[in-house]
Amino acid sequence: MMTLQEVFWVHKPKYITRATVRQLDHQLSPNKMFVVTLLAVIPAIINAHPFDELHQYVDDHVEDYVEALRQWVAVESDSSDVTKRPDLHRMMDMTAEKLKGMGAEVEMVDIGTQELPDGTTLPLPKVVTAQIGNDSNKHTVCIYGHVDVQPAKKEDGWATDPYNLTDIDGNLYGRGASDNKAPVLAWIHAVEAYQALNLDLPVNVKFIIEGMEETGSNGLDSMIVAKRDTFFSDVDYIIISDCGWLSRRPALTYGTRGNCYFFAEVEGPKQDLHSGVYGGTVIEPMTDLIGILDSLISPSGKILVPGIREAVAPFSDEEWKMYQDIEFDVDTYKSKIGIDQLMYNNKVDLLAHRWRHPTVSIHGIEGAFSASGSKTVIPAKVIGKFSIRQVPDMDPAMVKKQVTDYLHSVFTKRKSPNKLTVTMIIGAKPWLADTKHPLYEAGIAAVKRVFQVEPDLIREGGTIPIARTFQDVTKKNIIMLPIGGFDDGLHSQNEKMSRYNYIEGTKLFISYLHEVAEIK
Ligand SMILES: NCC(=O)N[C@@H](Cc1c[nH]cn1)C(=O)O
Ligand SMILES: [Zn+2]
Ligand SMILES: [Zn+2]
Repeated sequence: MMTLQEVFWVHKPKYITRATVRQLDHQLSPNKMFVVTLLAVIPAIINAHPFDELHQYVDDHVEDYVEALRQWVAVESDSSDVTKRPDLHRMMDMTAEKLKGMGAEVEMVDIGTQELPDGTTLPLPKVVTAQIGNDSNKHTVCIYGHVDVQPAKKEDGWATDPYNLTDIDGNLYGRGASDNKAPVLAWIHAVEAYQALNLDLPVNVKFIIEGMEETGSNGLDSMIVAKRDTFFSDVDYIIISDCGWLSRRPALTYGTRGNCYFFAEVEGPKQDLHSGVYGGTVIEPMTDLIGILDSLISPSGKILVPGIREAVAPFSDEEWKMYQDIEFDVDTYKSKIGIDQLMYNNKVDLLAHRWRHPTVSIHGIEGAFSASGSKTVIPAKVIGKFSIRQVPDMDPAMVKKQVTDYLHSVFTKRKSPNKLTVTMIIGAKPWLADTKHPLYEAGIAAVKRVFQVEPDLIREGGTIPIARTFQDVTKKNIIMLPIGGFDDGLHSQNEKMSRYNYIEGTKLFISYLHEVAEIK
């Protein structure tokens, strides 16, 4: 008859924790009914949930995790505002310290400088890389995330101070809470839980955390190319948790759109003019700009730039069927964003236009009068900012040419004396994964264990600029494993992360590390 310790090793130790066996062994060995009891407990041990201890550890540390998020959200790490660059550097330092605190081998990688529109340069935030574990018998995963945020001001319409994490009804409100500070922390806490319980990490874990994602991941592409044969040489899989679920059902994400972001500058008189004194005599830059912006897209959403729609990969029957099976309620979607009428009324069309068709969005006009009140100015120079989300098989280089040529041709027809300059400042490609890859099977298993449901397989309308670079340069397989809620309000007022998603998401990551270790 085997001892219980021997049973432990024979029956796949990965399914049961060492501590559980030690405890049972201690309790049972003096018992004369040892054999009978042993036979009775074997099925229970083998079927025991392997992560109870880890999950309990997470549940016991919820307030610590919320406090960690509070400290990170308090840093205004807005990568688009150069005046906030010291905060962004501080955020990267805090990230590095947190990883060092758990014994990781941390490096802060200098990725150079950023050139500003006025020709001056500014240091980019360093990229934090870290490594925990170096066992050649284990798989190595690399977790990517970002700790920069979109701009936010209370006066934009936030109900609370965006940089003071505020807990209301189980939701943690703050800029960057969901995008992407809580998910990065959740990964760190998942690894910490294994360490705290003295459990062997199932895989080696690397981190790559950047501070410029929200402005297009400046400088990161070249760092990845430079580190392809060093940092990435032993990486097997890349995991990204910078997206959200589509509904209350957990999801795995297998595609993102890319983004081409344009500045269209129209320059006229040498200074702003009084519209009463000069109006009617000068051809106004703003009128020109509005005219060319209006030529980009029809009221029903048809992109008017020649060649763009023709490049889009056809929507297959298989995709149509997949979309049909996804949990998504059109009315909930409408009510969440506060509108009665959408461009499309049915689920499949809506999802398709959200994920796998390009779209034009007009974001703002620099130099335009935008304050409250009624200034009667003719702005001398205005810069229209718009972007076109990219899908397979669009190519940013081609889109740049198509848009630039088209806007110039529209502008020429206006016979304006003003000067138009079109610049593409971001050209991020879309990313698409193979959902048949074992990384996705592992994701399904981990979701089932933590949430007791099958995840939806979804795409993301937003962009993670570096995803495609990871794929093209490192040739590694990537999975996106979101924990953000469908209603987190990314980039918007009142962004939040629910306690539920943050905490259960941490458990999901714990399970996922285990599932990845099982990939043959
Ligand atoms: N959470 C991902 C995200 O919000 N990404 C940004 C990145 C971007 C794209 N173009 C400029 N920034 C997004 O807007 O999708
Ligand atoms: Zn993000
Ligand atoms: Zn974002």
